[in-house]
Amino acid sequence: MTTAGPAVRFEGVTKHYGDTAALAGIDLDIAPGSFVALVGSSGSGKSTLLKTINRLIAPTAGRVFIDGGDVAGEEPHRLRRRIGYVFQNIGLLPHMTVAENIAIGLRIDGRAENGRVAELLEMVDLPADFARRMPDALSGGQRQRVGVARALATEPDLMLMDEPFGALDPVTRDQLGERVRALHDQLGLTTLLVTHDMAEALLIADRVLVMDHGRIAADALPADLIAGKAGEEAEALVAVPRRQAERLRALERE
Ligand SMILES: Nc1ncnc2c1ncn2[C@@H]1O[C@H](COP(=O)(O)OP(=O)(O)OP(=O)(O)O)[C@@H](O)[C@H]1O
Repeated sequence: MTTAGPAVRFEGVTKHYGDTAALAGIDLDIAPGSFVALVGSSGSGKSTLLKTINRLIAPTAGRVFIDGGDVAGEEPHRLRRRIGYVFQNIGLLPHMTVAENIAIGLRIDGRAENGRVAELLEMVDLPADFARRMPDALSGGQRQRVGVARALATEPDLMLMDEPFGALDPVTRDQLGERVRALHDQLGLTTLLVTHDMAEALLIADRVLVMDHGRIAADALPADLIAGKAGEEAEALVAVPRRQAERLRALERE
């Protein structure tokens, strides 16, 4: 299970809604096995870009490839089975137990559960007896953990995460972020994470893409971003966590 996840390639990917260019011609290569964070202001096109990969959105023009295969040539449901997808307020089915929610993809595939739910609960650091709980008896953080377990159930090698930690308190957010990064490494995934939190992006990802008006405005390693080497749009976002870190260090010295 240590092989790297797939490569993802965008070629001239454009998405128009009327006069709005949600994506204004994206050319981008994501390396196999990398963990890439997408940041940028609200409406810059992050979610739209993610959804062109699992075909929740069809580009107006351009193509998306996974390991060289054009996603447009794949049957959407089959495609989505090999791609994990986690989003904010994960939409667990309220009348099903945690176990049933996690196993839903396996059931659709006609695959036996075979202890997989217990294994997945352990992966996301939830106690085994949570399997019998109903979603409304979980905290927000626990629900997101179940969402991650559900996304991993069918053993995808590509994970798309759209603000998965958005509604969580900072401590839970940090713990879950670390867990997701550890699972990425352990399972050999390729992961794309949309986040509004630049500090999270810097700490969790191998590479950070800054989106602005449907374009990639910066594409940099976290160390280069924090060193101010990634241009103006990136600098505006990275200035906040940098200043906070400096103020915290100053407090420590007081
Ligand atoms: N179904 C739609 N119909 C019309 N416009 C849309 C639709 N979906 C997205 N847009 C527009 O496309 C642009 C990009 O939206 P997108 O959701 O990708 O941004 P985002 O960067 O993910 O934003 P946020 O951080 O707020 O989630 C925005 O201007 C948005 O209003």
